Amino acid sequence: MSFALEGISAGYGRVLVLHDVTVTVAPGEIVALVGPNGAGKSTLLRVASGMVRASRGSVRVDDRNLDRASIEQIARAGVAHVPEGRRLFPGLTVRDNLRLGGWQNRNRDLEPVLALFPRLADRLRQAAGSLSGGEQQMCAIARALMSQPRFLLIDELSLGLAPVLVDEIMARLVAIAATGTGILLVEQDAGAALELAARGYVLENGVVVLEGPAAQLAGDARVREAYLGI
Ligand SMILES: Nc1ncnc2c1ncn2[C@@H]1O[C@H](COP(=O)(O)OP(=O)(O)OP(=O)(O)O)[C@@H](O)[C@H]1O
Repeated sequence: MSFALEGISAGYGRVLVLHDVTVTVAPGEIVALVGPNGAGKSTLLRVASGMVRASRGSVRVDDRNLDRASIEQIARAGVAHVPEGRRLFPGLTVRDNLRLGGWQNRNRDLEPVLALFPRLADRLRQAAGSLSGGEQQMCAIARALMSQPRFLLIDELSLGLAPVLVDEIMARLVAIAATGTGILLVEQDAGAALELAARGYVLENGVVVLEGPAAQLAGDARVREAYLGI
């Protein structure tokens, strides 16, 4: 039982960005996807959630093939995407943003996500656009969790956030994974991502150039030089 992107080639128009990329996530596993700007990390997450259609390869949850599935069908199969930039509805309250996350599965119970992110509990009536960057990221993750996903895709969690908040949110990811939800984490901060994850992939120019246990990747001379600044 897992979430699998297998042999994915995809791009925009005639420009191919991903070339035969295979990435898997098991239930409860945190997997890091690192690599330079423009490598295709966000594109892979868009393929995973159905926003971009692969020209080759398959997207599967367990043994269910989702190649031709719509964004809604993929969401219903248990995959939730926290996109880069968070994409909250800034004019709506935190409560309404969270409720929208639970709209498809009719989940109105905010308690589990508020227990995970207590800061949001004090801000339910505040417009999401008025939250701090870190709180917005918490709200975006909480909104995705309202769909009770089995697999969570998170793009650039740490972008623009103070390190202390990144630590706080990353600690919550461990708690989320402990409930059985698999997490695919795209992250500029390769060091933090590889510290958190069990496994990782390095994507360069749309190709997986390295993969393996996160500790092994973090110790790899090439990764240390290119991504960890060591
Ligand atoms: N909507 C789009 N239309 C056309 N080309 C795009 C689009 N989005 C991304 N690209 C191109 O696809 C390539 C991969 O971009 P992508 O955002 O997936 O990379 P990334 O690894 O996530 O990098 P970053 O961290 O900078 O977002 C880049 O060359 C980018 O210019």
